[in-house]
Amino acid sequence: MPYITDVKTFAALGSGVIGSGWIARALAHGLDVVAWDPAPGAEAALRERVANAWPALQKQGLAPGAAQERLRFVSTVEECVRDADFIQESAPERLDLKLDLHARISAAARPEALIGSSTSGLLPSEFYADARYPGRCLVGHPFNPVYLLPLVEVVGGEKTDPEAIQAAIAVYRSLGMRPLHVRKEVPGFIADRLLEALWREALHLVNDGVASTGEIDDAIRFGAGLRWSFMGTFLTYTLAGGNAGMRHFMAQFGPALQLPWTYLPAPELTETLIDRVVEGTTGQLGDRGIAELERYRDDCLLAVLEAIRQTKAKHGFAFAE
Ligand SMILES: NC(=O)C1=CN([C@@H]2O[C@H](COP(=O)(O)OP(=O)(O)OC[C@H]3O[C@@H](n4cnc5c(N)ncnc54)[C@H](O)[C@@H]3O)[C@@H](O)[C@H]2O)C=CC1
Ligand SMILES: C[N+](C)(C)CC(=O)CC(=O)[O-]
Repeated sequence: MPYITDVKTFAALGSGVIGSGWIARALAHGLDVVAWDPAPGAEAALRERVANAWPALQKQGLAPGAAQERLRFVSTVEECVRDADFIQESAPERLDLKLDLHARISAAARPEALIGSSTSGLLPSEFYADARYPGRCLVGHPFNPVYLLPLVEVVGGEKTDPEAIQAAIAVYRSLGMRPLHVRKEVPGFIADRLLEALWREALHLVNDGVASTGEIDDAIRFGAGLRWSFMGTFLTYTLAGGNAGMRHFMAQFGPALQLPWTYLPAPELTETLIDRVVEGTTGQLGDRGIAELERYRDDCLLAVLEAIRQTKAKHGFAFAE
């Protein structure tokens, strides 16, 4: 099946945090975007979110013809996907909802249009079970903010055509992203397995009264967080082994994996723990609103991305390496 990779019209279903991020990215790349979301007031909220993202996208550089006005909001799933070249679903993370929605999307869409889901970790074999032409159905799991962060995990289900995976990788690349093909369909894929492990330990630290939410965030952003933006854990730890590299690192720190530094089961989300996390993060927000902090985050990300791009180039690396 020749899947469409020369995308001119991008359809987005669900326009919350992630859907609006996809829409902003697609608009910035000069595409026409058709969006649908069933919530009352969704169109106004979406246009506000896109406008808040636009200054960062302008700084990064817009494609010729890119404009917020090329977004059209429609009132049915069918109208949204009928003429689309590529479809991205970003509806709530519920298996039953995604199952129904994909039956409708795939019945109305052109058979050669690829369908991606933003799910953070549900299995495509399950929620595409009732899809028509399931060979073109896959996961494209992005990271928030979708319009700036390059990573997208691409995951196929049992019925996904390998050609569709390659076609989706080409489309995501054309949107300026760095696709990572997750070759085995597992819950949580790769990145969220890692993020959830960190998040679980952070919640234990709050629950046990070891640290506040702000202190835990400081422990990340002034340390490992800085090096993670250009070097992952495996290469970082290879350097931590000195000239003897990873073998020495394993010999020295491997035994620590048996020490009780980690709590594998997730803590119970009691009201007390939820309150402690919400109060902690409310204190961290201070007087600043979410939209203001999103602009601050976007400026920081742009600065980091540009610094990494320039430094990699100086050392002979391409940005995507
Ligand atoms: N928030 C995050 O950090 C990330 C979320 N994701 C994934 O993206 C998807 C969407 O998550 P968010 O944008 O965070 O949620 P959200 O709650 O911000 O947005 C979900 C949107 O879907 C709409 N919606 C409700 N019923 C719907 C339906 N039947 N069909 C289409 N849309 C419907 C809601 O009105 C809402 O606007 C989920 O699958 C989630 O796992 C992926 C990466 C990161
Ligand atoms: C919390 N989350 C599981 C929805 C996070 C993601 O899926 C990726 C991200 O942006 O952190």
